[in-house]
Amino acid sequence: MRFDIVTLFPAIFEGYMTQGLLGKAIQRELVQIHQHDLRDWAPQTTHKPVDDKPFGGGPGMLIQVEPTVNCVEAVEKKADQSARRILLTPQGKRFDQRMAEDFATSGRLMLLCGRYEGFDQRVTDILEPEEVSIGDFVLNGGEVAAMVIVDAVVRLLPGVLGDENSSIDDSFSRGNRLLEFPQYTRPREFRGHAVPDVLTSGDHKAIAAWREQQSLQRTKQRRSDLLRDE
Ligand SMILES: Nc1cc(-c2cccs2)n[nH]1
Repeated sequence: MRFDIVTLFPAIFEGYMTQGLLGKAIQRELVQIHQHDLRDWAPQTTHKPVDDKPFGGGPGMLIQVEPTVNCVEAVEKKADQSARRILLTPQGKRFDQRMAEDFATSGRLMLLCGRYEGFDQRVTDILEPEEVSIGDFVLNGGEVAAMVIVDAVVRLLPGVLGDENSSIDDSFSRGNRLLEFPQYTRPREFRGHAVPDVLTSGDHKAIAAWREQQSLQRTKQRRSDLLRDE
């Protein structure tokens, strides 16, 4: 799978792409991530502006349509298949595990990261991206939102999580609407807090029943909305 990230701050992604699961997935060539600096598409002037004041007045600046559309079209011309275009914005459809599973089936995703007050409307009108929000809060830029999407999608790609770390039991995974049960490892007791006996009983049926009950109880306590019919 390939991600193309269009951004004013490509350096933001450097450390992120070399660490942990994502770093290993890139090394194993299970995923490619390419950053594209919007400033490379700015008018050939000394200070390379890619933003400007909104017509009609109002606070802040907008990213101009010309560098953005030219950048996206140039990136797409490099590859034989057009990428699925995602624009990160607080005004978008809420990202969730189901959307992550859908994105994981796409060969290529292009993530458009805005800054300032966002993109000129013509970017959306011309590129017709899917507008996606990672939550009802406002970030300073789309880059963090893009990392959230990359993180949630890459772990679902075949071969990224070893069999022993399958995502199948994760909260929200593949239609799972219960929060995950509590998890324990060694030591068996720490500061008076012991591992529940059932987990060391060897009785797999009882363990499964305990985990189901814990998931249901935790979901009722924390996210009863997940138990309501859609
Ligand atoms: N969910 C979400 C997205 C964003 C931004 C995307 C681009 C600039 S701010 N904030 N919150």
